Amino acid sequence: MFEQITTEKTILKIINFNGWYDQKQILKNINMDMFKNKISAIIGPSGCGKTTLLRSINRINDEIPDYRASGEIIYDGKNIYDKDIDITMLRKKIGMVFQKPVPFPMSIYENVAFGLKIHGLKDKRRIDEIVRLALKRAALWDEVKDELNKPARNLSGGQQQRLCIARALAVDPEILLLDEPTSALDPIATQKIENLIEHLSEDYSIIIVTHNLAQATRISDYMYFMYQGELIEWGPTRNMVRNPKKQLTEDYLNGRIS
Ligand SMILES: Nc1ncnc2c1ncn2[C@@H]1O[C@H](COP(=O)(O)OP(=O)(O)OP(=O)(O)O)[C@@H](O)[C@H]1O
Repeated sequence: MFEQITTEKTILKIINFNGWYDQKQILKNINMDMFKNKISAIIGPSGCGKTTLLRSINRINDEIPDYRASGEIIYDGKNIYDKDIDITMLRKKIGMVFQKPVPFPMSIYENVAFGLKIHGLKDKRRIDEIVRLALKRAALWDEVKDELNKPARNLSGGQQQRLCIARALAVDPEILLLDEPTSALDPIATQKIENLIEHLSEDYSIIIVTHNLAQATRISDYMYFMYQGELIEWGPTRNMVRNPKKQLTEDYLNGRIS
């Protein structure tokens, strides 16, 4: 249905993908490509399946007992739904940041080092270095460098969200999934995260779910518009905003459906 419209490097290919909670089909034959070092925004009205799709990309939705999926998501030459996929490795390469920042009840340092220890890294100096780099990349280092041993819960909401981004970055992902990462934040903290996301796309491929159309338009390179479980249209953000091909997309972009 959609042609390859770019020469960008494809990082993820979703093919005939369906998802159900119990008997109810939520994702309906989704086909889309996502691209390396680009910001891809999944948009659409509440309940259209954005979060379910995002959570299917690193198989975290497998943890919901009633959830079932069919179809393929090709990453690094393999279908991530193949039986022999190592889920821990998959989630290392495809990290996720959730809507509400949820730091673990431990220090700032321990939060960022957590995943490294799970993956078996023991060298303290190496861990220190990675923690520092991850906090720098998440634009948090300057604010926390003198209080790394303080509880992460003392940070502001925006700082906590950047800490969660640092935690995801520490294990060296290739793709970052962001589920409404600014919806719990004030405008200034939101602006900082948006700037950070744009900066991070130089090194990572970012897939963001947002109900904030202005945000998607501001920061994304590609937009994917979903409606009632179907992917209606996708393409470069500028083209889609200026010249949507489907009436439904136009109606959504103009605020006629919400
Ligand atoms: N754990 C679950 N069990 C059953 N149904 C669910 C579950 N999670 C979500 N749903 C349903 O699946 C549909 C899609 O939900 P999803 O959260 O993916 O949509 P969304 O587009 O991200 O919505 P929003 O913008 O409101 O977050 C909704 O009808 C929702 O009620």
